[in-house]
Amino acid sequence: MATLVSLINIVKSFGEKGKVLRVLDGISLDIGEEFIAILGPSGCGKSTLLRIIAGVEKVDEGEVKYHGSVTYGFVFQSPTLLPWLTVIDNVALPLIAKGVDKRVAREKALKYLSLVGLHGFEDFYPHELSGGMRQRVNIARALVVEPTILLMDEPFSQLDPLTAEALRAEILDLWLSGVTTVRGIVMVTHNVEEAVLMADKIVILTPRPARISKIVEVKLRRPRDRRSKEFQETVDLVYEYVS
Ligand SMILES: Nc1ncnc2c1ncn2[C@@H]1O[C@H](COP(=O)(O)OP(=O)(O)OP(=O)(O)O)[C@@H](O)[C@H]1O
Repeated sequence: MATLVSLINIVKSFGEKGKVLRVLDGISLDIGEEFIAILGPSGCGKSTLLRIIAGVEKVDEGEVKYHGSVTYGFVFQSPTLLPWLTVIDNVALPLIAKGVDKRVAREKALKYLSLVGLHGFEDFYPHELSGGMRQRVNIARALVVEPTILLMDEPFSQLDPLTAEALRAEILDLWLSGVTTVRGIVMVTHNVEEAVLMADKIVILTPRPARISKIVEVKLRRPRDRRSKEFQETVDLVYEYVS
């Protein structure tokens, strides 16, 4: 499996009220063509780690090494759509910001809106959509830049359980079917079951300053059955490491 990005001994601190807050304390991780879930206690530095992978946050020590050209799409916890733009214009925005011709940008936006099941909703405004539909728009907007790696920060935590479960399955289908450009996914989550359902590799972090305490490889065949004995055993194993 090709490695896309290597994190090498990453150290990161923030200054807070005159004190130095050490957040990441020597994180080394290879990100390949796989689904990685990052699991860790509140405030340990998970979102900071995602921003470092994306190159939008600088490291104090260590190195983020990109193997070839790697681009990112970002999906946040709650949709960050512009309320005065229609769905299609929200999705096209990252392309237009990069200078892509408006017509081409809107065509691409339409393609990705269809892929996330929102064909026909392109002229709606965000407030006319349900929470789940808004998160689909967010996903389309992350995909429209045709990223190599999709970074997701608790993307399902604000959704009702049924919508969340449907979107989890759809994200996996989109990725596994190869209809998008995404080769690897890194998802921050608090949810052990979600990590076992989706990931190939679960990276468990310690409380701040975060170090990697354990990496669990999940070898269960997809689609995974939450009710199976193997699934429950893996969930139990991960709970043992996080508690
Ligand atoms: N730009 C910043 N300036 C100062 N402190 C920051 C900054 N970004 C993050 N922090 C601090 O770094 C720590 C880690 O934050 P981060 O958001 O990465 O944690 P997290 O594990 O994602 O948290 P949660 O699980 O609650 O979402 C927190 O104490 C936070 O207050």
